Amino acid sequence: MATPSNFQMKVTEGQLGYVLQDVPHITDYIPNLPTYPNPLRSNPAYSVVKQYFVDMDDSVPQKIVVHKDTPRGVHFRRAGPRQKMYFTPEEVNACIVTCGGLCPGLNTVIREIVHSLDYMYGATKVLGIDGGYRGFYAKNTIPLSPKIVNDIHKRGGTILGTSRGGHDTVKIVDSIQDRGFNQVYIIGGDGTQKGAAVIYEEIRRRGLKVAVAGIPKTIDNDIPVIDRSFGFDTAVEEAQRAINAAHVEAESAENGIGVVKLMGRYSGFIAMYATLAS
Ligand SMILES: Nc1ncnc2c1ncn2[C@@H]1O[C@H](COP(=O)(O)OP(=O)(O)OP(=O)(O)O)[C@@H](O)[C@H]1O
Ligand SMILES: O=P(O)(O)OC[C@H]1O[C@](O)(CO)[C@@H](O)[C@@H]1O
Repeated sequence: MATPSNFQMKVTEGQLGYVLQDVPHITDYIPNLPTYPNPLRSNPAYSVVKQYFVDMDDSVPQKIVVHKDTPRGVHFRRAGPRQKMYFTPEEVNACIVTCGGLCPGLNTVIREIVHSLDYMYGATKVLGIDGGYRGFYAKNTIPLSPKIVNDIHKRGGTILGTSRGGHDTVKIVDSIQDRGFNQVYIIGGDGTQKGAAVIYEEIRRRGLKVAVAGIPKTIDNDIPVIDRSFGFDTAVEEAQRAINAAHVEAESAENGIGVVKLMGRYSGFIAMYATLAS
């Protein structure tokens, strides 16, 4: 479970101190890959929306406030739908895995991936990996279709199951190769994303046409460059209920004090938002 020795950050430098800390991409090792127009371009529901597609060169600054004379600083590649695609809908054979601790919204993310692939892109082959990374080689897969996932956002947890440990890169990529998966959606925290990075490196080493997409999961909302991480709002709502209950107890006793311990070991967003709101 280590970062691969040949792992190198993909950094591009531009004018005026512009630095792009980029994500690895399939075209880094398969150049001249054929592209296809995104089917959403001819879908009236999307094509009428101005600037629906994200430009290839769009990036998001790490720090919004800069001074006139300071370098433009670190940027990250902007996520979102592109005009060009690297897979035809018929070719897509996708899988989804959830790893690490639970977070509200995991089932919603699974549902959105399945619905988007099918309803928006016409890609119907999607399987779930049972029980986190080790499920790739130790368990069966779970069929996923729009009908199967239709109501899962109303349930807690993850319908795919999750786990810690069990990351064996070679076995995982063997399973991806054997099953013919070419899109791998990996939902999880920082450990999971480190795991996704080594999976990508092994896929790259084997020269496979497989896209790896990491979807960050953190209930703590501690990713500064995104507006809000999924599950955070639910955590704040639940935390308010605990604070309100503790408040009632504390008020009713002489010199009563209520103590509520909330999640967020290194970041106090849940504590701050819940306290302000209660
Ligand atoms: N450096 C690493 N290389 C490869 N795999 C890793 C690495 N770190 C963690 N993993 C794998 O990622 C999975 C999830 O990791 P972990 O238990 O650390 O949770 P997490 O993704 O950080 O989520 P949470 O924030 O809920 O703890 C585990 O299966 C673990 O084996
Ligand atoms: O169960 P443990 O080890 O205390 O971990 C809880 C920690 O995990 C998180 O829930 C998620 O990162 C933190 O907010 C929290 O402090």
